[in-house]
Amino acid sequence: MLSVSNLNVCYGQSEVIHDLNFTVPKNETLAIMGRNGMGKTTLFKSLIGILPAAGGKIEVDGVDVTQCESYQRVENGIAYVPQGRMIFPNLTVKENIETGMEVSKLKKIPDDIYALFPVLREMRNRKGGNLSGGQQQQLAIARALVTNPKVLLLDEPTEGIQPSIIKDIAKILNEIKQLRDITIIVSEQVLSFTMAIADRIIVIDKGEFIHEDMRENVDSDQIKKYLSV
Ligand SMILES: Nc1ncnc2c1ncn2[C@@H]1O[C@H](COP(=O)(O)OP(=O)(O)OP(=O)(O)O)[C@@H](O)[C@H]1O
Repeated sequence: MLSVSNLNVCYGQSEVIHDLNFTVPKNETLAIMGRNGMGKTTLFKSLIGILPAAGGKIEVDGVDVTQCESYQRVENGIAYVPQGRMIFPNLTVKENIETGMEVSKLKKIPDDIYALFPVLREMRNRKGGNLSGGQQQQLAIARALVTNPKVLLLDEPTEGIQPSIIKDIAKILNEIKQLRDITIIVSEQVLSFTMAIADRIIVIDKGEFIHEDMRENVDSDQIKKYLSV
């Protein structure tokens, strides 16, 4: 479970995230949706500790991680799949996954990871840089999962990925939710994708939450309006 209270995040004097409050329980997938520049990446970077909080509190299962470095947040159960995936292009697929295993002390890539991502088993000796965008996204998710997270953050996982592969990513995220006791939070602009995975959708606008709905109550036209310029 992730709990965020009164979170503020700034770049210098400029406050970009304003007093956000939200809680995401175990076994829930939350989508935070918003147009470019509305603060999604800034929020995610502050959750994983790349950017400091200017105020407020971030808790994982009741543990306050607000002052922790990123690696300590990973140890406390937060995993992060950054926008643009940021895999290591010169390491093999296997080596990329292994970079996530130090925290969980796993000796060997677990079979359930390759069961979720069969293409990564096939390509385990290829350089990460030679994979397609969709395969790199799968690799970034696998690398995050081997840390055994309680909370999985994915920043715009569909960006730059073709529609047929977006469906595969949705399927994988739904499988992960079924297989593990986990909280999943995605930032997104693609509504069809969030409708396929999310239990709840929140809209962020200029660093504030302006709308929230459980998936079954979502009015797609209204959300699309928020997402259009
Ligand atoms: N390094 C920075 N220094 C100053 N301002 C920044 C910096 N990075 C982002 N911003 C500003 O913070 C605001 C939120 O940006 P952010 O990247 O978090 O938005 P986003 O919703 O993730 O958008 P995108 O979908 O384009 O990634 C924007 O006004 C942006 O210009």
